[in-house]
Amino acid sequence: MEIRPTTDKDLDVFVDTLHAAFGLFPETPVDGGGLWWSALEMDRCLIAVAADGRPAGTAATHSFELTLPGETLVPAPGVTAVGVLPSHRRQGVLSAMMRHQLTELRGRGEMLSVLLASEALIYGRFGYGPATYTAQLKVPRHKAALAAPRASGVAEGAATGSVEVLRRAECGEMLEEVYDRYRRAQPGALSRPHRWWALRAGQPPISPAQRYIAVHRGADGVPDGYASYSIDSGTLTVDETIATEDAVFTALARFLLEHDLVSQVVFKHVPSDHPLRWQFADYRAGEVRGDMDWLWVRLLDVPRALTARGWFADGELVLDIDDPFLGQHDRYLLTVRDGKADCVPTDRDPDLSLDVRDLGSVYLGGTAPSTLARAGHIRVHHPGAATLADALFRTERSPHCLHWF
Ligand SMILES: CC(=O)SCCNC(=O)CCNC(=O)[C@H](O)C(C)(C)COP(=O)(O)OP(=O)(O)OC[C@H]1O[C@@H](n2cnc3c(N)ncnc32)[C@H](O)[C@@H]1OP(=O)(O)O
Repeated sequence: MEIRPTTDKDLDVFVDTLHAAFGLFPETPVDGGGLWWSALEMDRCLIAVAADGRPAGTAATHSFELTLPGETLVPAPGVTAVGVLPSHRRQGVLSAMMRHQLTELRGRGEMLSVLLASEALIYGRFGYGPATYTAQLKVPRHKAALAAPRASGVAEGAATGSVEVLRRAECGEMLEEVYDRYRRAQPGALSRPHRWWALRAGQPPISPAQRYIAVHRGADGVPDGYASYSIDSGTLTVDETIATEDAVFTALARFLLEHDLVSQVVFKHVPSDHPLRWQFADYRAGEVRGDMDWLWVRLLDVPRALTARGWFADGELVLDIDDPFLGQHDRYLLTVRDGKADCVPTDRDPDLSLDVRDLGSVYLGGTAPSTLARAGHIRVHHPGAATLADALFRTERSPHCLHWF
């Protein structure tokens, strides 16, 4: 099995092989919009070639930026378009592509990579762990009244803003600009490169699908949030609510929840601990459904990754980290002071022993180390180590990613 990089000339064979792996037929573009694969970067794609010279598998990465806790932005190759022909499965083709890809990414100096998994059983063995989660919030309109904030001095919603409804086609570059401001402050969020918007490659509201867009503007008239939605049979479905501040999210949610001729509103992508649930007068108004993993993280350079993110409590931890797929075993002393970490090799006795996939899961603060210790995946060497690890890895807000790729 040979794994080779692709060139621009390989787009058709790459797309055909990938679709055959999923048992699908490539669609044709509609309404001038690109299909999702038009955003592929052909110098970041791989084809696995079988002994008979025919393509057997595909894999690729997109060039994204990931927002870490502490609002640090780092390059994050987003692994995508992974597929192996049904005739060639379970013969190690994916394993060979993953080895090739991870070695190449590491050789290029990447500190981590990310992906969305089609099945949760596939990627743990390659060192990826689920790191952000997303859910749907279903709200029957008759229960949707919001309570006034109880803290004194907190204004109700974005008091001085306005909401206007546009059609997707009328939005120009506004969605791209607002999304970009939002993602820089949201841990776990990915950039959406300009080519995605320009090609209209992706899911709504990037894609050419028809949508209404509720645009929120601040008192100065500058857009600071939007919600992309459609209505069908009395259900208003929100693809995404992008807000640069909590009060803007509240104002958009209020607007959507007050829509006429709608019996329920489904917010498709929210963290399951989103404050909106606490804003309903009736705590049971928001029903969380489809709570699932979204972004999976794989650390490739542990010291660089740990020192890149921001930290919100001081302390010291010795982490003993096993990376069986890449054949590495390292022990590091992580020292956090005043929001910054130092991470150096050490011989000291470990506080925690863990697999690199579990480090990926706790890295963005979306999974508590104590949860993985209780599940039997992280070994805690003395009482108090899990509590300290929880305090160190915790972040002010849950990481969340809603970009699909
Ligand atoms: C980021 C993304 O693009 S997600 C999209 C992933 N692609 C798909 O879901 C498309 C449909 N599926 C496929 O194309 C293939 O089945 C793949 C890519 C998931 C797996 O490819 P394969 O070449 O069969 O994997 P490979 O032979 O290297 O398997 C490696 C190991 O993973 C296991 N494995 C692979 N796929 C799965 C799975 N879907 N569920 C459970 N175990 C799996 C294998 O059993 C094997 O285990 P072993 O080492 O203990 O024997």
